[in-house]
Amino acid sequence: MKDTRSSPRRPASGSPAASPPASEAPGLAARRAAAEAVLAVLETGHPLEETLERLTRGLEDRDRALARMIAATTLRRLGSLRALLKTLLERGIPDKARRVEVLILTGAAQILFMDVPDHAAVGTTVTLVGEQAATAGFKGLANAVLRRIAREGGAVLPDAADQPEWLVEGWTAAYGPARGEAISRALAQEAPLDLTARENPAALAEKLGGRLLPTGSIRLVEAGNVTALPGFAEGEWWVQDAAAALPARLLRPAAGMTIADLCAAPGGKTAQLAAAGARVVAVDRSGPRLRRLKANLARLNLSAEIVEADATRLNAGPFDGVLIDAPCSATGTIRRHPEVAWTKAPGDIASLADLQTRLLSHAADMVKPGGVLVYSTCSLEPEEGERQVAAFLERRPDFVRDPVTPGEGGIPAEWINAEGEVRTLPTHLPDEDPRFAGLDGFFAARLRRG
Ligand SMILES: C[S@@+](CC[C@H](N)C(=O)[O-])C[C@H]1O[C@@H](n2cnc3c(N)ncnc32)[C@H](O)[C@@H]1O
Repeated sequence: MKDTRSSPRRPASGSPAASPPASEAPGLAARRAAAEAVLAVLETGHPLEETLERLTRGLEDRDRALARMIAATTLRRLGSLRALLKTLLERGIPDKARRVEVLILTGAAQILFMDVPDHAAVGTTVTLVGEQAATAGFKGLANAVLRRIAREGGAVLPDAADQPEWLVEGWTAAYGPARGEAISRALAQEAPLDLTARENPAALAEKLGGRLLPTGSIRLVEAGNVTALPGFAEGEWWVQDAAAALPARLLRPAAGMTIADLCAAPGGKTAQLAAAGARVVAVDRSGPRLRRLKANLARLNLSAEIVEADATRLNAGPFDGVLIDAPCSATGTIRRHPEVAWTKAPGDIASLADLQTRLLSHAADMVKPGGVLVYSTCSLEPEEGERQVAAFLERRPDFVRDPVTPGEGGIPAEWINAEGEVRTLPTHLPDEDPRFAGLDGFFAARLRRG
């Protein structure tokens, strides 16, 4: 029942993690950082990676990895861990002791889902509960709860979803009860590492000992430090989920085409378009994210014209192709970013859908007659995908769908809906070995201007 994957971090307002005192128990600083990261993510809504980066500064690589694993596992399984605490603690934990609750959750995550000795998980958690005067009074409680979890193992886990109810209900409504539940379960698994090759994916798969997927992505598991993998420094590949690699391919990029990538940073899709020989105008409104795009393209020895602008106001084109990889709730990426499930609220979907509508309406005018518009999101929510495109086609009769056909670019029929749009789910690409299974949830539609 132990799940050997994960990630972590801490509060926006907190101070940076200090190096642990020499006398501290091994792994204590990592566990402290993990709990602080979970607490911070839940309180501030900031991304886990960023929070962890700050909270694990000064720790050794091994401790950073442990902190990441504990925090990510806790967030990935938060629904069932919270349900478990509820069954074990009739009176709950007072609000003023949120830190205690999070520490117990991180301890439980280690016991139930990680390859950590139970005594280490219990001992370090109790030490962390005891180290602040405000929480020290809960040491006995933490000890009793975690010992019981260690004694009873996975059998204590209630049958509860790992994501908030409103999200699971939405997936059930959109995809049916059985699939909605399967999506929820699949999202609680850690994702494999997928790469896109600058050229010759088959050769790269062989070089890295990875699996070549039908769509041309290369899948690895337990890759460790990605920057140490062969070909990273030489710019032979970049990290990109197999589903995220599909939208750019729908444009059929080739030399001689000019394509605008309107929400481009950090540049995964820009790199695909440029590697295919297209002239690319990469637009994003975020300067810092464009700096990452620039660095990524430099490593890959690829080029694009970079424009910092709000794509809802930009005057440019017309282009042979326009890609809108729109900002979205990112619920399709919960396997990789487990905090997304807990930092988004229903109102976020409505406001993102409004921005997506404006992006689509404005971008449409940048497409040449006869040119192609690809709209994509890494969201499982139909409001950000299917419904967005249906409403756009109502407003713009000069556009029609250019349906994706099964087999195109290796895309199986199961990933294409009745309208010829790509709809991938975390339940797709099943595998006997769960470490190789799944895809990010993505939506992509190809539209042609008449
Ligand atoms: C889903 S991410 C894009 C990922 C990117 N296409 C890739 O493959 O690496 C969405 C991007 O849209 C950008 N964005 C959000 N609103 C925008 C706007 N109004 N104009 C331009 N870019 C915007 C964000 O800064 C973010 O970088």
